[in-house]
Amino acid sequence: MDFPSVERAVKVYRECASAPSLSSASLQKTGDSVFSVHSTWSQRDLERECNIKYRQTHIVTLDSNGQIGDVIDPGTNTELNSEQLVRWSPSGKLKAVLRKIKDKKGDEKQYLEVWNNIAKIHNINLTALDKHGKVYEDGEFGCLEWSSCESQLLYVAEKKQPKAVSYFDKSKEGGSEENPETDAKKKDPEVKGDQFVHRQDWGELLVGKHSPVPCILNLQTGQVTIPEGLPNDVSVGQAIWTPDDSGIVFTGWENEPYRLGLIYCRNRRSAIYHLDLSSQTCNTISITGQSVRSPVFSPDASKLIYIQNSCHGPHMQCAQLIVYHWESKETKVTVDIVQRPTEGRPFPGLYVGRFEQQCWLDNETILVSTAWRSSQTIIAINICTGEVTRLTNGPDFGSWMFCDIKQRLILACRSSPTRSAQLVVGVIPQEGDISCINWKPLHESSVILSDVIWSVITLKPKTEQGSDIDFETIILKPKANSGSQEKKLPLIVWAHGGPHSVFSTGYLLLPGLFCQLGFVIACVNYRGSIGFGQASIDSLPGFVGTHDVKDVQAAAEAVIEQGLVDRERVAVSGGSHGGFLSTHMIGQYPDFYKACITRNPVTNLADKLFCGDIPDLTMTEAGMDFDFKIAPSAEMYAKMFNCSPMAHIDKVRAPTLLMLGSDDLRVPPQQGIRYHEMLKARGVKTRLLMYPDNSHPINKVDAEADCFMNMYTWITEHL
Ligand SMILES: CSCC[C@H](NC=O)C(=O)N[C@@H](Cc1ccccc1)C(=O)O
Repeated sequence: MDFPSVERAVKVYRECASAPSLSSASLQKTGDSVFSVHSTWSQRDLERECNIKYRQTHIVTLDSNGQIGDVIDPGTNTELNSEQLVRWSPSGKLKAVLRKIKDKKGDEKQYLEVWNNIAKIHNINLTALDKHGKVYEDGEFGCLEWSSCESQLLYVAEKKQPKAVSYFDKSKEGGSEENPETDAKKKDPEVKGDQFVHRQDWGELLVGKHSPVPCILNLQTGQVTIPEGLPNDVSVGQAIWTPDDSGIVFTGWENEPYRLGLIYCRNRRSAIYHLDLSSQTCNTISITGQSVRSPVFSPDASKLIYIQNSCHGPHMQCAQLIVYHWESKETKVTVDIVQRPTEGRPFPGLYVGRFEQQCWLDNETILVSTAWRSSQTIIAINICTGEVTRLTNGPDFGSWMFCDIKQRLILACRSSPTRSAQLVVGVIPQEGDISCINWKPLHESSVILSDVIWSVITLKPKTEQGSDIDFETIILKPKANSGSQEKKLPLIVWAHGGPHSVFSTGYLLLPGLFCQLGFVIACVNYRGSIGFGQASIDSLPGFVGTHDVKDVQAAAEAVIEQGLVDRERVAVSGGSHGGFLSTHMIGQYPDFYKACITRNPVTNLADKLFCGDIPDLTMTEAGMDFDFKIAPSAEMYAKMFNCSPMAHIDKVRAPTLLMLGSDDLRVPPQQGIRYHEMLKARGVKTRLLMYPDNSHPINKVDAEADCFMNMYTWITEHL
């Protein structure tokens, strides 16, 4: 087949990859019926080979009926690459900024700034204060919270460790027992012999993050204090003030017996804590033996909500919404786990990482984004009754993300497989059906794939365990050919990673790109994906390599049966567990798939048990209960090997491209390297790309672009 040229592929990549992705968006009330929308975006810059960050501001007015009036785009884009965290104060009059700057010597310094509407009024060099290590800005632990009196800022940073010195450091000699007064002059304690103690961190994408502690900056004094009374062996994150500023509430993850990788793993043993700053007493609010996260107070400070799910089993699960009554300490599960949604009760349960801090419509209703089958959806939850109302379900935009709410003005971001992110505002009706929202865009999507059409099909597995659980596939087709019979198109079958994650009907860069270049794309949400009920998730562990493989194959055959695809030109793609699946497909269906492209694939679970930062996922997905002592038997190794792609290596014929991140701690590169070598030793065409300074996602701008071009040339060469 004559595929579009490499030059065309480069052009299409430049266009589609230029779509900015939303990092954050907030509403500030700036007048009686005037609101400003501040949004920060991340955009690939292929020339500078980096992701640039910039801020946009829009003005939204409400008319006399409280409906959206004008939307004004003053066209103010400001690049802001040094900002790490930004938080507006409760009054909206002040803005706190955590900034990372390199000094003249090239050393990184972190500053906490406070701006009013005229200028910077506080500027604290946190690094120079030397009270703690790096401030955390990540999505797991990070936080930056104003006290209600707007005189203090709360954040988390690496705990300061005693300086480790050598027993043979001459500059330390003489100041010991003979001259104790010399020691007394030392400001910080020093420890001899600890220079090379292994300090385990929280793994992939959290390297060097070992022991975060809460830190309080007093803006009047410019001093930072680390509160006393913290629980031992707990990593602190997501800290917030109690409504009267008398204490802090935070999520604490257990460090012992050892840490397991935290990112993408919402099953780490943790608790919600309340530390009273004056008495320095710390109490746990949540029940023990769970995985909890994202504490948020109600506007009237009467209730605290947080998310809870089991700390055993799958890494992503259907969660519970817990309400804790602050005065009575009564705890209630207000939204429970959903095993099997039904036509009558379609709500599939809660699949949420963190609440937005401003998620309250009123003291009884919160707004949340959650996976709802193959769509990301905004729902309203009545936390007294547990009633769930779906606020977004339009046919044009597949996926929505809740951003902020002020009074009844809601700010959201929506996209689809053919439209990049678009900020919208709407007013939630005071009476009647709150889902009747008249959404108004603040701007147009920057990328619209007008020659692509998308749809979602539902599939039912063949008769087997878990066969009462359906699954979905998102299909992208070139518009020019849709429905036409004369020209059969090549197909790429895509499997997501996790395995407990999901393809959402939001902007999908790579599928959209390949569809623009003439491919039909099938993004398979196989059984075990989140958003379909807990029973679907639980149906996969112990059946990886069979159920997920059969679902991917069923999806591929269903698309072929639609008549648009040339069944002799089918490729398979996927990363991580999606790579596990794509290498399984070419092993189990060696004549069906004519090419394979995979990123950081899991190829041998047995090998993986003792490498990588989450050995528990390996055991869980192989159908075994994880134990920190991990005492594998020969039978366990056999079971893990037999459900792995490596068990099918002798059957593989498909030319296979592997793309590996040299710094990947989640799926170590050896998994891909060994598979590549096994193919070479069997004369199967294969190519391995190793991207230095890239981790599990391989998302550095230059590496990502190079991956795409190599994927394109590999597939077009072999289909
Ligand atoms: C033993 S590693 C298993 C694969 C890995 N699972 C968790 O990290 C994986 O598939 N990673 C996904 C990322 C992801 C995982 C879960 C939820 C969302 C995303 C990948 O890299 O695609």
